[in-house]
Amino acid sequence: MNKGLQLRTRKGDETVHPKICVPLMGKNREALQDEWKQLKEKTVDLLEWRVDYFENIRDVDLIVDIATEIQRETKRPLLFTKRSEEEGGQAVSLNENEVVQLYEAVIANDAVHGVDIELRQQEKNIHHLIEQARNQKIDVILSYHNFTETPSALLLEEKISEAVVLGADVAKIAVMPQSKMDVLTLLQVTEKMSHTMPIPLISMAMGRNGMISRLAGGLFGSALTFASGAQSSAPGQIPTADVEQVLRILKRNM
Ligand SMILES: O=C1C[C@@](O)(C(=O)O)C[C@@H](O)[C@@H]1O
Repeated sequence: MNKGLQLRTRKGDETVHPKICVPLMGKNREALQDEWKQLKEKTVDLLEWRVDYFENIRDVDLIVDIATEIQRETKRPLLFTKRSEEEGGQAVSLNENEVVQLYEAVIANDAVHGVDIELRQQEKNIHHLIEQARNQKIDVILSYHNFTETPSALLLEEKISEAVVLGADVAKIAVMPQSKMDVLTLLQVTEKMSHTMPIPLISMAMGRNGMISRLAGGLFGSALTFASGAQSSAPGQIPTADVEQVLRILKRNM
């Protein structure tokens, strides 16, 4: 029944009309329900459950149940993410094996459409989860986030290539620009890599400097942009209605 995140790979030089993804960050079922119910009328293509904000992160059955509910009630593809503290997530008490077990459970129960796995995870765990996800036709995003700086274009290209080689369905990079030039580095890498990659690429520069990448990233080949709903999960996220308006203007005039 699962059909993944439904993101498109860029074909040659074409303009990408990015999808909009809104993070859900409630700490319990009620808070999450409040969040997704507010989004029902809005133009939101996907939802991301940032489960590192959830207070019962050790309760695997409850998490599977809530993810199933979000999918069923919102009728939108659901991306499941346990972001690590090192890459901008909340401090939670799970070790890497327990995170793998949590991912295995949501995958096995077909409770989500996609999972975000950080490239920093052990390679054997990445391979294992990709295999599980593939059996269920669930997409795997392999991701890299840098909340302090923007590494060189070369390093960013290496991260994207690593995701492709490991077998990701989607590659994602998020960086913190210290200057406008850093934003251009991110966009340049996006433009270069998205032309030739066999899978979709998601990229963004965070913070105030990076805002333009969240609005215009599609022109450079980014397949998805994260916009804030009830809460924002990263610096520089713009409310979903504003993002939708800008994307509509760009699409109408392309
Ligand atoms: O990876 C990302 C991108 C993000 O960090 C952003 O900058 O919008 C927001 C996160 O929730 C998501 O998991």
